[in-house]
Amino acid sequence: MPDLLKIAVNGAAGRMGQRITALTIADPELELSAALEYAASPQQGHDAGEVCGAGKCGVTISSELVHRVDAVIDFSLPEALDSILPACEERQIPLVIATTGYTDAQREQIAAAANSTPIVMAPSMSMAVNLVMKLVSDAARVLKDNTDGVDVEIIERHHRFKEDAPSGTALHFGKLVAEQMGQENHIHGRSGRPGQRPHNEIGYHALRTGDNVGEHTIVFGMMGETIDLTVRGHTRDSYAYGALAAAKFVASQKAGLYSMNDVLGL
Ligand SMILES: NC(=O)C1=CN([C@@H]2O[C@H](COP(=O)(O)OP(=O)(O)OC[C@H]3O[C@@H](n4cnc5c(N)ncnc54)[C@H](O)[C@@H]3O)[C@@H](O)[C@H]2O)C=CC1
Ligand SMILES: O=C(O)C1=N[C@H](C(=O)O)C[C@H](O)C1
Repeated sequence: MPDLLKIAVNGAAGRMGQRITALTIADPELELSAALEYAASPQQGHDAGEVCGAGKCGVTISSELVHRVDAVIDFSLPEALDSILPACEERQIPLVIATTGYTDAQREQIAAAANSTPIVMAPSMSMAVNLVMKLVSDAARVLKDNTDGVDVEIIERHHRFKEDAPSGTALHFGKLVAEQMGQENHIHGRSGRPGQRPHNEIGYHALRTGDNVGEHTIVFGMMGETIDLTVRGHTRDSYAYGALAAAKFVASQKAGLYSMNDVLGL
């Protein structure tokens, strides 16, 4: 029987961390080796399986990565980067980064760490979202020379607990569109009297309601017709299964920065 891949979950008591923990315990190819939370978390010392509702698993929540693992999966907060990235970089532990909301400086820090250890980083681990990213990129390429112009707006909906806005996924959709169409202005909502809409603009609109696990609509508005490309998550498992696939992928890669396109072969 092949060895089980040893997984550490960073942010283990969070909404995503709990699903990653539960699905790791349930996966016959994986072994939960560590469940990490910030040092002052009230969940410290609790059994990670009990915290996520999977039943006692014998791994207690702790704040330091002590044992060697085959991959770390991080769903935490941008502020938590320094508690996990240096350890993975120094010990060459493969890392899956799913957290969003990083600063440019933090992104550079991650890219530098990828010179020493393999890292998969993606604002969405969902297969459906990553496929729609391809479709959006294709649509933008085809529409870029439309004679009367194309107005691109990105609408996203997430749960009321989400702390960053717009979502990392919405920002990535905007980047993909701008790479094809060249928009330089990226604006967030509109109010007052901004005047007529310039073509050289992408508008982002972030809704925060209830327990929505994530929806994105990319609008290509033209004279006479509109294309809306929408992708909706139904449960957090759409992200969690993608993150487990990313962990299995990254565990056998050389140092470098990888995306979900590499994981999913898109
Ligand atoms: N790439 C993707 O597919 C997805 C990304 N996300 C992103 O993942 C992140 C987490 O989302 P949620 O689980 O909803 O948030 P959450 O707030 O429920 O969970 C975050 C967890 O990180 C913990 N944490 C804070 N500081 C820490 C530290 N220093 N070390 C270890 N753990 C620490 C918190 O205590 C909390 O339990 C967000 O940035 C979100 O945007 C969420 C869903 C999908
Ligand atoms: O916070 C969330 O929930 C999500 N965050 C990610 C993002 O910011 O894009 C991915 C997903 O949309 C859910």
